[in-house]
Amino acid sequence: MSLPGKSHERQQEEEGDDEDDDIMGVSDYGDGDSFMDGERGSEGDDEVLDFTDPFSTEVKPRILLMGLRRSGKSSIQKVVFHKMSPNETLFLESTNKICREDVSNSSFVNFQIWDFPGQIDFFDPTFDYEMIFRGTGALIFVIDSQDDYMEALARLHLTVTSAYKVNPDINFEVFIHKVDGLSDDHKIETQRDIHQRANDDLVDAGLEKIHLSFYLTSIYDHSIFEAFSKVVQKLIPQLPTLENLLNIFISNSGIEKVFLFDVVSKIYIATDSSPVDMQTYELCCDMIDVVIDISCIYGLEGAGTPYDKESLAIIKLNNTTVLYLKEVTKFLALVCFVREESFERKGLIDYNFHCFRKAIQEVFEVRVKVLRSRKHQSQTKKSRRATPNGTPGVPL
Ligand SMILES: Nc1nc2c(ncn2[C@@H]2O[C@H](COP(=O)(O)OP(=O)(O)OP(=O)(O)O)[C@@H](O)[C@H]2O)c(=O)[nH]1
Repeated sequence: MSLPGKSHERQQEEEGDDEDDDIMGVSDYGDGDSFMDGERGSEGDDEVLDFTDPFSTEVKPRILLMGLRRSGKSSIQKVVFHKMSPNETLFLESTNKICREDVSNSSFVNFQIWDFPGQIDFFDPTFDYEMIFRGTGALIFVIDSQDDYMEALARLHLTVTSAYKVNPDINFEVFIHKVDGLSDDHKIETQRDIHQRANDDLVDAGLEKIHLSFYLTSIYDHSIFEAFSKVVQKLIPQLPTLENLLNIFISNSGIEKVFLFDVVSKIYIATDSSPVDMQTYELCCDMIDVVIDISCIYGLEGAGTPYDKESLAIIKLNNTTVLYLKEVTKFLALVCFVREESFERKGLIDYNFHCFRKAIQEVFEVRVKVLRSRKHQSQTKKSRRATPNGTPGVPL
């Protein structure tokens, strides 16, 4: 396995010139040696997509996490975003007031956790729920499946209907949580029952157009990461384009399966269109853990970060499969499943990866440009507005 330190390959890449690159197919590739190890290069540092740019908050999905007391909200947040081990969540203290926490500094995923104890009143004038729901993309409501869920269902109904009135575009996601304590039959029965009751309540209120999505989750396996991945994916407007790019990338490189990961959370924000197998996903998560852990222990120099643009790793499994991880942006990594014989053409994969990386930056840049021009337009409009004495304002 290559450690995620400064690689010779990367230096070669930076020297390359690559203005008119297109993804190459196996048939285009010739004898397989001429472009070994990405000699065709990659873009310079200044072109690397910077998600810390103020405009880029617009490409990040914003999510609220709500639910009754002790349903598992803080645990979900700690396990998914702070690498806390599930057993440690047993010692988390309960939150007594509304508690808001932003998870946005080190990840592609930008969301707020709202810990709502059961007694909070949506009709309380001091509680500005309109402000909360207006800028929200998804609302995750966590229900403890090991507890009596009737009160949770009533709270879900109130939350969803209040949110929908303010912002009908919110995606409503229900996590039927702590299912590790249920048998397989019981899981399905609980999901069916919750689904039925929640939708009946909406029909009774004449709000059948509200769509609720349900997920069975637990912090003791990867189901919480998978569910979060699906929630986040729905909020990424560029998803069809990303999927398309990944499809082109794998079909031209002889790759079996590929995931685009948010490294900090291990949420996959896109994959190719072949079905996702849970074990494959788990292996990718484990690989990211290994890379970050090894990098933290042995790879850090000075004030460096465990994941940077030189990060890459190759792990050969004993079943003729190779796992290949490469950095895409500050927050995102690509993890590929490649057969050993296809990995012999690593140069092709690297070259196509470079094209993919460039395309992905262009996809996000388009949105940033649109947002910039909108902001510029609204500023110009404001400055052109008539002044109090009736004369038109002079644009600055
Ligand atoms: N078995 C099981 N227990 C879980 C799971 N997720 C959380 N828990 C446990 O549920 C308890 C409550 O979790 P918290 O994360 O504190 O719940 P919360 O919703 O943040 O609670 P408040 O802060 O009171 O609103 C803890 O003891 C967790 O260990 C899960 O997936 N399975």
